[in-house]
Amino acid sequence: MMAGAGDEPFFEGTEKLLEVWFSSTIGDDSLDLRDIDRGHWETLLRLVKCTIISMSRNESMDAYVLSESSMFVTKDRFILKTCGKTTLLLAIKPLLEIVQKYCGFDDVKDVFYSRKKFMKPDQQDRIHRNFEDEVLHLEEMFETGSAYSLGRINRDCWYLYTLDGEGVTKPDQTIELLMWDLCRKKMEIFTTDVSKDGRDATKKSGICNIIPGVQIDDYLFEPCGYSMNGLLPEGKYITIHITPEPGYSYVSFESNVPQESYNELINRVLDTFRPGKFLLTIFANKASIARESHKGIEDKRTINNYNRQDHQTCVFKEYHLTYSYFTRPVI
Ligand SMILES: C[S@+](CC[C@H](N)C(=O)[O-])C[C@H]1O[C@@H](n2cnc3c(N)ncnc32)[C@H](O)[C@@H]1O
Repeated sequence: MMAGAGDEPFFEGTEKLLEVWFSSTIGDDSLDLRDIDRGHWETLLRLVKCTIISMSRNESMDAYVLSESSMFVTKDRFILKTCGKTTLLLAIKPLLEIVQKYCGFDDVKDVFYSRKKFMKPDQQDRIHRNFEDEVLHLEEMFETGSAYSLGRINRDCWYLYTLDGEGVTKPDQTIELLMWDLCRKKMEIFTTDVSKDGRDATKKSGICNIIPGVQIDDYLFEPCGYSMNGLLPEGKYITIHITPEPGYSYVSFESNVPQESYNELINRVLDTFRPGKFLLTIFANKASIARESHKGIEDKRTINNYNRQDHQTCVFKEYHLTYSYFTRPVI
């Protein structure tokens, strides 16, 4: 599992992230993605080449820790985040079929497919090796989407595909911090040499203090690696995935908690993991209390001891998107 295609051990922590919002053209409010049997999700995940390790739920969401990252199912929103050599895009067609057949939603309100540039794209399955091919695949399924690249295409950059229509109008926001070149000492916590299980690693690392009060489902891989889902009321979540191996260490933090400013949360995440580099994205739509949060980032040439290398903003119909890339000076 941990070996790459060559002799060098390698694991691609960088995730592919898919978020799909469903709706009913006849306005049927009784429909709920959580009514779909687990067996159908398992069939879908087999195509993606990952499996369910653990499941947790609250009144508004079912959350799954996967062998390669996470899946979240709420009433009308489906999120699948997978790393390694998984083939996430192969899930989209069956997802649309399963949802229509076993749940009844007959329309897709919005789609977000995003990922950072892979560390080793050549080790990916053919359909994921480059973004242009991923977009061709998405265009086979959706009639009106647009694809974007933010950041430096000759260095680290981030790709997004989203639909052109009106999209989600109820409050919605997502913050992601994608971090690499992480502090070795911190990363040792996410090995079975140092921590006895997921819970122990969550406590030792301070992950439990990033957003207090979350219902945590955590998992420590053998001999190393860590994944957690944290649930909050009203469909809010956090999810953290860690590849601690030196040489290709990678951590992702994602959450949809609404905040007017994300500055404190960003500082807490950076303190917890101490990356050498990180990429920040914040989506917030017009109805979200986070809609002005980009202003708190815009003026920041530095965060903690990190220097900003790139900053871009995009204004879509409903959403405002901030992209920022920071590095720590090498001492
Ligand atoms: C699934 S976890 C978290 C992945 C996540 N996308 C990240 O941010 O890196 C991946 C880490 O667990 C380790 N690992 C150990 N056993 C694994 C397994 N059976 N499947 C996937 N990863 C495993 C990998 O080497 C890697 O360090």
